[in-house]
Amino acid sequence: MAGPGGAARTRFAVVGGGIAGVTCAEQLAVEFPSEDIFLVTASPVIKAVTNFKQVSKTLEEFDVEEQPSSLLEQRYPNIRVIQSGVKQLKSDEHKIYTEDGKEYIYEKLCLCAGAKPKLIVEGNPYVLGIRDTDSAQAFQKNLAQAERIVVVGNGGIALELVYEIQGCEVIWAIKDKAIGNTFFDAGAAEFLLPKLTAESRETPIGCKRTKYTLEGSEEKRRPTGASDKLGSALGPDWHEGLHLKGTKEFSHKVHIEILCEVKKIYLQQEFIQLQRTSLTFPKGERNLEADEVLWPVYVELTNGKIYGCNFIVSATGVVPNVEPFLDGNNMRLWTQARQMGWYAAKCMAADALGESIEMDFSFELFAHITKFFNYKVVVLGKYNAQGLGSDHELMLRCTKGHEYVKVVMQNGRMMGAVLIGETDLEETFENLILNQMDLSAYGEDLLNPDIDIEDYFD
Ligand SMILES: Cc1cc2nc3c(=O)[nH]c(=O)nc-3n(C[C@H](O)[C@H](O)[C@H](O)COP(=O)(O)OP(=O)(O)OC[C@H]3O[C@@H](n4cnc5c(N)ncnc54)[C@H](O)[C@@H]3O)c2cc1C
Ligand SMILES: NC(=O)C1=CN([C@@H]2O[C@H](COP(=O)(O)OP(=O)(O)OC[C@H]3O[C@@H](n4cnc5c(N)ncnc54)[C@H](OP(=O)(O)O)[C@@H]3O)[C@@H](O)[C@H]2O)C=CC1
Repeated sequence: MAGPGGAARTRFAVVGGGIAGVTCAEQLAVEFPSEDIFLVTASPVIKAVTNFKQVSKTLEEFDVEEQPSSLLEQRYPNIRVIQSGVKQLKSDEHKIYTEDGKEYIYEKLCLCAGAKPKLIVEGNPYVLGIRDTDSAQAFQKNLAQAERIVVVGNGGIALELVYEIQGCEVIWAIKDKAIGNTFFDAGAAEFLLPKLTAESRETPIGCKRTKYTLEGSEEKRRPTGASDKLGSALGPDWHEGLHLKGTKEFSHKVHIEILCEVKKIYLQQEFIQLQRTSLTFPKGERNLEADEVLWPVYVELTNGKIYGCNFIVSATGVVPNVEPFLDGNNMRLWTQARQMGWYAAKCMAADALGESIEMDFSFELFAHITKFFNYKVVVLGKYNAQGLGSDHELMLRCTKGHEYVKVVMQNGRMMGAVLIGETDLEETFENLILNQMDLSAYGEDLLNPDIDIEDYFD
């Protein structure tokens, strides 16, 4: 429907064609079949959740497919996808302005614009981030020519990359003492490390999600370099369709530099110049190869070491895509994106109908299921004792190469857990965290492998 000045008018508008935005639009379309829902997105394809499976009360698994927006409109005839970036929001006038010069008036708006990589330096062509299909393709292309890369960051992307990359030396610079600080403690890191340092990798455990389909989007990708379009975030199994291989014959070679950050990045000419002109440069310990081979770029770490490499991957987190419209929070994970999109739609619907809404169950407990180094990984609740201070205990069970189980206890109650491997404990532990049962009487037996814990608490 047209509004004043030719602006199209809708009761519900959603910005963003990622998991959050699409889930929100779908839910609104179901709740209000006679309303037109506007989904405004900068990306030419949308992300659709398929094969949704509730693993336990809070853990969910699903496939994600990139699809042309026409498929979404076919499934939900009252969704209208507008492919254009939002350049301005005037919330007091309930208006959004898009890059193609159009404007839309809404009654209720949900912003699900996702995030972009928070790079260690902006505008350096040798520093790459990975977020969407274009940036992953650009990374693959550069890797195909590379002998050595430096990966900075210690979270999800870095963990996946250092494990997957073949035929290219990887210098992994982390500011922590142990790997994977965003998901694991030092114990879990220790458990995982042998998998990383092994020369070869075993066959991946069954891929639980379909690979990305990029119907219709192939021709839109630029041959080199990442596009500046705001694409949707990749997600689980994103690298399965990519050939992550460098120029070398060896399988895997990862060197970890701990407790350091990037101090400075030098382009080749800068590096040569500094070596010639400065008596004091570079200080500290250096790796020998920096002297013998010329690299396109050099990374000086805060521990004094300098590594030459073909390029740097900055896997250092994300910042919300809120420019140009506002500040706000960022969705960090795929499941959270789906839950938040769904819940936002529920809130918009309840408000529009003058009804009240209760907090959704999924927000009671943080729950994430994923895969690192070919192990199933489940994290629940305060899995790293977040916010518990020193007043907590850890209980551990570990069988090298098989499983790692850690639970966080406080006052006899289970607060969180990390489960690596096929432990089969997620549902029981999720219940114990949710119901806050006093487990003091069970003591160490809680993790005794000879006791079938499920029978205890069913
Ligand atoms: C490499 C990688 C691996 C990952 N692996 C996992 C994993 O294993 N498990 C997991 O749970 N999560 C994973 N994640 C995180 C997960 O993919 C994201 O948290 C989730 O997809 C975010 O969804 P979203 O809808 O909030 O945002 P996005 O998918 O980023 O979508 C944002 C949408 O907004 C649009 N947009 C942006 N700005 C504008 C604008 N101005 N106007 C209009 N539209 C705009 C974009 O085009 C896009 O369609 C991974 C992320 C990456 C990058
Ligand atoms: N399997 C999964 O579940 C996966 C999930 N993802 C998600 O995708 C998103 C992007 O992934 P990613 O980029 O890895 O982000 P993450 O937030 O997972 O990790 C960022 C890492 O970079 C570190 N860091 C931040 N700034 C610097 C800096 N200046 N120098 C050195 N290190 C720094 C952080 O340390 P600190 O925490 O101390 O700030 C952290 O270790 C995240 O939301 C992530 O959860 C991605 C891949 C796989």
